[in-house]
Amino acid sequence: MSSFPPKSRDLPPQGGASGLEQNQFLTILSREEALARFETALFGPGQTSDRGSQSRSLAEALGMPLAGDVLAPGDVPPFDRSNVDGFALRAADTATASEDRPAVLALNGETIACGTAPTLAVARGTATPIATGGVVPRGADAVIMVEHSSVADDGVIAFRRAATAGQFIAYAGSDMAGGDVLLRAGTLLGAREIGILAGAGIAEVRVTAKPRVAVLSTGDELVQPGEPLRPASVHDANGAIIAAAVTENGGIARFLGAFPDDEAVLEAAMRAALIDHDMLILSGGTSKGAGDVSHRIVSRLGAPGIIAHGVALKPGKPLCLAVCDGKPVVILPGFPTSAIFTFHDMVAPVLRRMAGLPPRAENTVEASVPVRIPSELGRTEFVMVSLVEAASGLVAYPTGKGSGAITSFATADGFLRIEALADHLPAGSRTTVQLLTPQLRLPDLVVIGSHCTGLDRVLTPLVRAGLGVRSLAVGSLGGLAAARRGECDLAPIHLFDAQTETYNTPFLAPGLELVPGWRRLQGFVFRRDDPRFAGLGAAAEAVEAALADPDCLMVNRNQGAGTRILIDALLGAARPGGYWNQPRSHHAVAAAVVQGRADWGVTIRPVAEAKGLGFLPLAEEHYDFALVAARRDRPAVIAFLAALQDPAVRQSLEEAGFTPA
Ligand SMILES: Nc1nc2c(c(=O)[nH]1)N[C@H]1C(S)=C(S)[C@@H](COP(=O)(O)OP(=O)(O)OC[C@H]3O[C@@H](n4cnc5c(N)ncnc54)[C@H](O)[C@@H]3O)O[C@H]1N2
Ligand code: MOO
Repeated sequence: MSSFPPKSRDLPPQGGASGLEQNQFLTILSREEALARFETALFGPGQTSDRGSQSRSLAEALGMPLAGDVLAPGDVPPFDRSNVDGFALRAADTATASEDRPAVLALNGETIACGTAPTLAVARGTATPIATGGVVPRGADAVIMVEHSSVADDGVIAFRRAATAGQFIAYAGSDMAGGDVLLRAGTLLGAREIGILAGAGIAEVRVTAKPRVAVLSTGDELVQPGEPLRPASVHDANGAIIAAAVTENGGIARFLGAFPDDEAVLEAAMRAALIDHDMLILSGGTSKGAGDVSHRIVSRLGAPGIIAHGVALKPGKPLCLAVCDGKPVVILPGFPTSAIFTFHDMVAPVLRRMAGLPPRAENTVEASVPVRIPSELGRTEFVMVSLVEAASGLVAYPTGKGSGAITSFATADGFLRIEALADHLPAGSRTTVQLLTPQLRLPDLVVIGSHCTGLDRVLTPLVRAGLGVRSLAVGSLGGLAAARRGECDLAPIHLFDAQTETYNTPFLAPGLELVPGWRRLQGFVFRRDDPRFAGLGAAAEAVEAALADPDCLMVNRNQGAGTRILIDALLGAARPGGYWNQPRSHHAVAAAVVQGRADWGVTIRPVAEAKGLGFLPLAEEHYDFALVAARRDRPAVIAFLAALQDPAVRQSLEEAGFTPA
């Protein structure tokens, strides 16, 4: 929900207040304080939010958590049971038996099959035929397998080896003893647990009912996945991710859709949802600004109302936690990574408790940070990281796209924590990383540096062949630094040295070798229907035409980018409008031109073609790999180098508009 600028209906009614009035968070609580208050309001003395349990048949209980401990109602097996087909006897009667001098016992006049109770005791000097699973009769203390016996005569049987007392007997209660705790409260019932219950003779168990959780998104700009984007709209990521995370944490999620910034409509939807759900989770529109309506609605939904609005947490500052007549109501921040992170950190513990599940297991690893990580003073900051292995141990790379990005959380291995009183974490610090995945799989191949869509054409076949591949986009210089520290196998780079007028080689440090990658044609891009550039045959002419029109806006590139060096050479001393708009990627340049926020820029041909832009060639950029020589013999590196030479890969690169070196 775009809370700023506010809409006219959100303006205060009178008093000369401006529409830009801010709705400051009244008190910013620490993360720990906010969570403690939320849990007390839900589960503290006098609260009834610990919801009841229900009885379910075993089949219906699959996937549900047990509401209480389950005790074994009786012994399993319920009697001493033979584990083999053979003869029940007294071990002492066979003590001296051998091949030469077998022990000869009298056969008792019954055979114990499964399901028939014995009627005769085994007296000294006798044996009773018994089936696997049969009840060991009174008097017997061992069973000998039928293979080790022979019928000596009518009514007698010979044994050629001695039995030890207890052999082949499963004693009553040896599997489960009556009164034992079989399964503890909170255990999630899977096939194995259901087997234990069935074996113990239990047909129904009490499980905790899954909390029903209504999920809704707010914002005029939201379009559901599968629907085409309108101008200025974005796809609703939070709705799907929060609903899935609710399911993963024991709830039944119902996604109600994305609601526009209309207070009356939203309030009606929230009130309706609270009638038949146990919990309500919204995302968006909780930040500062008079246009944020959700928390105003929440404050009217029931007692005690808002528990925390504003938490000293990053991401997640605008989080709003409320309890309305016993039900938790949460407004997550709109930024997707903030939304999912605060869900896991502050909401999942409460949901799991309502669902009767134990707290999630926390797995941590120690790692060092390769770069200085700045942090906001006064907020506990959680930084999403990807882990790679160097000679010195694990290294945690910030995924670095910020709370507004969806992939920051989704592709991270875990996160590290920077305390509220620190304003940065120094490069080289050792720190604890909390894992987001139960099992950490370290990659076989690590590629850190500049990103290129062509890279996927090389890496995808390696992934299909079963290799774990990690590629981190940190730019050419960041990649070279990682390669020097031995944190990656290869660093993709495209750095132009103006002095030698060559690409990449002048930037290699000792221990690094250049592996040629491919060439990317850079060019002047423009909208095909722009008359200023119609019919022009060369980039230089197009730049001249652009500079001749004071209304013609450019989009530049960031300082340090190879493309920027080209642009500066084209412009000379000119500083046309748009010069200070300096995005960091080829895609951002193309998007600005396509959407008319700029009229021209410089980007690579594959991106220009994918976006349908006009393209006038300028220069070939070299996209190569700095290989860490010490890692050249690793199987995954050998596979990567082979893939670069693979005709199928080269053809695929060419199809995508690249020229393999
Ligand atoms: N002046 C200030 N501005 C902001 C502050 C602040 O303190 N002062 N806080 C920032 C922080 S921190 C966060 S986090 C965001 C969150 O703001 P809101 O919760 O009000 O979220 P919106 O404004 O509605 O949206 C923010 C952003 O996220 C996109 N969004 C929203 N919902 C979804 C969704 N379901 N799927 C995908 N993307 C979504 C939305 O389009 C916006 O781009 O505020 C900062 N601003
Ligand atoms: O607190 Mo916000 O959630 O940093 O992005």
